[in-house]
Amino acid sequence: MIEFKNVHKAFGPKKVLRGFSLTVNEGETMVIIGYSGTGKSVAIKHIVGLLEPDEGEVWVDGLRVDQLSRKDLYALRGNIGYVFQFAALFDSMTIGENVAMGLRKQGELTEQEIGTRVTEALNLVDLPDVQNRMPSELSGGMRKRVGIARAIALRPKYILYDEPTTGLDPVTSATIDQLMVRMREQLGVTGIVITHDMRSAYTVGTRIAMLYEGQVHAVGTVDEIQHSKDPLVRQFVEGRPTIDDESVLVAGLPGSLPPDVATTPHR
Ligand SMILES: Nc1ncnc2c1ncn2[C@@H]1O[C@H](COP(=O)(O)OP(=O)(O)OP(=O)(O)O)[C@@H](O)[C@H]1O
Repeated sequence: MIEFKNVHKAFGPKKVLRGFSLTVNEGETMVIIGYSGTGKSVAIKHIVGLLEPDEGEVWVDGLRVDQLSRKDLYALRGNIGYVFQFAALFDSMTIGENVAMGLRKQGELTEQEIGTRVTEALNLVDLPDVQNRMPSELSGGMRKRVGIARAIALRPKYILYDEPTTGLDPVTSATIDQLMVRMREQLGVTGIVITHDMRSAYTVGTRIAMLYEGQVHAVGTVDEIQHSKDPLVRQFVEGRPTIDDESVLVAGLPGSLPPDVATTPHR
């Protein structure tokens, strides 16, 4: 179980998290949605100790992350796969070497065992034949799948996905969604997914949390969020602009007319 308790985090004067509390139960996939720059990535970085809270607590499996020794933090990270926003593969290494990297760092397996894990992980993401290829030879969608293979090669209990489908075409996105569902259903992995893609959120999420102004504004099952009457949630999930719709009709492009014209209702 992952728990954020009243977490505050600021960078200089910029207060990003302002009392962020959220519980992610074992076996579920929690999707975190919210406007760009609201602190979704900042929140999940606390889980692996890449950031420390200014105030509040982050717990993983009964361990308070910011109070762990370096050794215990590394052990905890071994249980958590992190799929970064931009696949982040090393261009000078083959795909096989990229996937093996975390396992080699752990230093617990023989080269033969690592080879088996790499093959297994690449099979799970439906990329059985790319081990000896270089990242530059793969499409964006394939690279994302390699990023996921690298995470699952460690057989983690948790996987954190930061915008796994951003920049992909709808069909490739759907493949990544299926993969995330498969991770939960077949491997029992607990997941946190940050996404802007509501279709993906509805497909992979068991619950959805909306982050707004540094706090969880709403959290619920997919059905509850989809049918929420909360105006902020509705606006976000429907992708409506923040300025009123009528002024968009008048102005064409927001901000292209003087404010007095742009806000004049068009009747
Ligand atoms: N290490 C850092 N130092 C300073 N500011 C940071 C740092 N990390 C994040 N921020 C700031 O914190 C805010 C939240 O960033 P974050 O990446 O968490 O947003 P996000 O909700 O994930 O956005 P997006 O959906 O665009 O990825 C941003 O204003 C960002 O510039």
